[in-house]
Amino acid sequence: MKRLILASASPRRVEIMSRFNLDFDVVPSGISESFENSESPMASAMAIALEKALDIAEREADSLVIGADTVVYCDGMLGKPSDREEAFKMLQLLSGREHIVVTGVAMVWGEKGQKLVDYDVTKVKFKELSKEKIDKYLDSGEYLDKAGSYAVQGIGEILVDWISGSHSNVVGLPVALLEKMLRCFEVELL
Ligand SMILES: Cc1cn([C@H]2C[C@H](O)[C@@H](COP(=O)(O)OP(=O)(O)OP(=O)(O)O)O2)c(=O)[nH]c1=O
Repeated sequence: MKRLILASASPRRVEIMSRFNLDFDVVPSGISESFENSESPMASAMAIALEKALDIAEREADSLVIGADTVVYCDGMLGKPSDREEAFKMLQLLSGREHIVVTGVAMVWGEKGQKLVDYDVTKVKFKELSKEKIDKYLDSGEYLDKAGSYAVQGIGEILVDWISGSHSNVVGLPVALLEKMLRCFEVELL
């Protein structure tokens, strides 16, 4: 089997990949997110995922490189908050409403010149959140480094009314899509 590289610094993505019997290395890319307002969240997540994978594939031509990017979309794209104030505003915006979480996944195998890019979408509905509740959640510090300022896999689940679709997609790496895409390179997850 060819060498697999996960081009991500996200411990959530590493944990999801590690559930399966795969040998892979972690080589985080230096690419940071930048949103073009004209783009759809799907186009943006795929474009950034591809940038991350290409960044590493340039240096690791004989490997299959996987990049991913997660965005939360509610009236506009929500990335990671730069501070607590921005996180508060994001959670206030999400309160009582439905939004989507999109993860773009890119696979690049430089040696063969092959590229594959796709995305998954999960709907998430938030409960009505009081300012006090939002403040208490922010006290946990969990919002840092999370698109949309919450973590569904953590205490953040308490903010959520329901989710429809893949849970791992919200956490940062959709397992069903990962399996489908890896199959195109003759790599089986199980
Ligand atoms: C909505 C949500 C996001 N997130 C995380 C997933 C992603 O790690 C992060 C979004 O940031 P990303 O820019 O997608 O990824 P990253 O910077 O963490 O890692 P890298 O670019 O090196 O691959 O938000 C959760 O962990 N739980 C959630 O419920």
